Amino acid sequence: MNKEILRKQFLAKRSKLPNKDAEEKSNIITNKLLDLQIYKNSSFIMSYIAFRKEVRTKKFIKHSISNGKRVGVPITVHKTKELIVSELKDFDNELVIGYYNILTPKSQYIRRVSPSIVDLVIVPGAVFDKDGYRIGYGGGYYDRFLKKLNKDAVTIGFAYNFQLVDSLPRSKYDIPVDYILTEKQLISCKTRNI
Ligand SMILES: Nc1nc2c(c(=O)[nH]1)N(C=O)[C@@H](CNc1ccc(C(=O)N[C@@H](CCC(=O)O)C(=O)O)cc1)CN2
Ligand SMILES: Nc1ncnc2c1ncn2[C@@H]1O[C@H](COP(=O)(O)OP(=O)(O)OP(=O)(O)O)[C@@H](O)[C@H]1O
Repeated sequence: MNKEILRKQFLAKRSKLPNKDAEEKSNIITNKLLDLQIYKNSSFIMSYIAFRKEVRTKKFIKHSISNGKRVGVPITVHKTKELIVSELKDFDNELVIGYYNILTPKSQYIRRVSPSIVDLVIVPGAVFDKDGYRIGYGGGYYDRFLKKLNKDAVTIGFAYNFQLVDSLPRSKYDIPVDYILTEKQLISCKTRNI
């Protein structure tokens, strides 16, 4: 099946998830993340800000900032399809609705940092396979971004368990995530690739 059909199919499936389930599953995923050694060891985390029915990230972002971690959020550069990392210090006061209806930093709160300081990235997606390959919204934003990371940065895809499949079509730009975290399991993708 091609990427476009899979993207549509999984976004449609996810859009049917009741808010209550999205919240419950997101809470489980958040708690699992906070328990991971990788999370505990991280000092600068880049996370998407959830919209629509994506796995929610607001709680863990706020928790992380309150507990002394640095957090960056993506700013989309529409023209080049690139992501800029902007450090967020106050979730409730520094964001405004931006492109695609996703919360983004207000201009006076844009604090650009280099992708090289990021040590953990939380990656969104419509569907993931067990080797960590993903299909997102189709902009190629994350594929362009992930290659700029420091080589020991860790990437974790956030998904509901129903967004997992055995294998997805791959193209030359695709960069798999290291782990996938769902409400049911933590998948280590690298060990599967050996
Ligand atoms: N929460 C969140 N933030 C994110 C992403 C994401 O997937 N989730 N992105 C991940 O890359 C980037 C934004 N990419 C996006 C690209 C397209 C659409 C979107 O709504 N597309 C329309 C179709 C638009 C068109 O074809 O012109 C749609 O799906 O209805 C949303 C986000 C950066 N920030
Ligand atoms: N590093 C790159 N350099 C140039 N083009 C790229 C790169 N990464 C992806 N692309 C192109 O961007 C387009 C969208 O890619 P793809 O379908 O993989 O997006 P996606 O992973 O679903 O989206 P996103 O990363 O925004 O969630 C494709 O045409 C792809 O060839």
